[in-house]
Amino acid sequence: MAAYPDLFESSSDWLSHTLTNASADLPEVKTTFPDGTRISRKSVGVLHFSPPARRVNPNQEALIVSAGIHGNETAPIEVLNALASELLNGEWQLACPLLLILGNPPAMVAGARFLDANLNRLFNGAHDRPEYDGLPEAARAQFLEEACRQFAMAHPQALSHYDLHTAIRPSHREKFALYPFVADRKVPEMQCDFLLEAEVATLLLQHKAGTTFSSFSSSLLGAESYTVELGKVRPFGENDLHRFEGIKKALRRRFCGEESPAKQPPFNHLTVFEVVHEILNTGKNFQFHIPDDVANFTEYPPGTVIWEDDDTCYRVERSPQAIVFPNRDVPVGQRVGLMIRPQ
Ligand SMILES: O=C(O)CCC(=O)N[C@@H](CCC(=O)O)C(=O)O
Ligand SMILES: [Zn+2]
Repeated sequence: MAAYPDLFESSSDWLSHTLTNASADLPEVKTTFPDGTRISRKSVGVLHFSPPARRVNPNQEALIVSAGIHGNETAPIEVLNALASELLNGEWQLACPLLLILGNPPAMVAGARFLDANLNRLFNGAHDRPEYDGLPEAARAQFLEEACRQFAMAHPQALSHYDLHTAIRPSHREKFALYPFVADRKVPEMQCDFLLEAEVATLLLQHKAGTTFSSFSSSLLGAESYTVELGKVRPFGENDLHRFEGIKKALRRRFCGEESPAKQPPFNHLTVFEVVHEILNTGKNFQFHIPDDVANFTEYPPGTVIWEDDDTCYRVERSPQAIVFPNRDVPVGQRVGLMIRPQ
């Protein structure tokens, strides 16, 4: 039986409640911890925690942490569930307002990246496009945007959003983060330190705004947002959770409002890349010349043809570029990969 039966009914924890009720339209449920922290289950997979006003919030911040935007990226889901259980079991006290999100419960049940449409292409209003009309994932994107908007309005502290993922391909750099594009923005030192604390030693700077969850929260809510890639996609039960201790410890420290620890080698230096080109499936006899099994951060020398179609031939120019997220299996108009180079 869960510690908070009002929140999770007969399920043992947040994750099992989310999987059991994945497609249910449950009403909001609210309860209060003995220490005065208010908790609301806004919908299946969405928990809003508000510590009492008297609680000191030393980092003066509010946090949104999401996982399971892609249903088969299970390790970050297990990490968030474990942190939620610790908090609900009273193992530590929450210092800051916190919104925890498991993004796509029906896809989590199916063990799939998504069911009808890739949820992480439906934010920043993209859910309103006619081609997504009536799809549950479009409704979920709209709901999550609204939940984040309300959270940001209720808690005007500095807002950070970490959207946790794992990658389809192996990677020469196992853990890396993406910083959504917002004009004239520079990554704050404190965020670099947090990424290193989480054992994420590589950062990619996006070159234009997109329709991802982190792009929405940074562009429209003014959050410091990051998509964080923590390893490789594996089914529930097959993750080596030791490899995710870094992010778990770093998030727990932020939730508790503690100071950032001193940097420890090898996580004392962030390597930064910039995105120079987003490869899109143009549909016009589009051909992608990268093999299916290539690892993220594989480098290509100048002159390599990466893709071509009826109108364009994209060739690496001047200095080497590396590929991230190669995936030819996407609908026309969607991303097939990113080309990056060191900053
Ligand atoms: O490994 C892959 O090809 C995809 C892993 C993943 O889901 N990545 C995110 C990145 C989002 C971003 O660009 O910020 C995605 O593709 O949605
Ligand atoms: Zn993902």
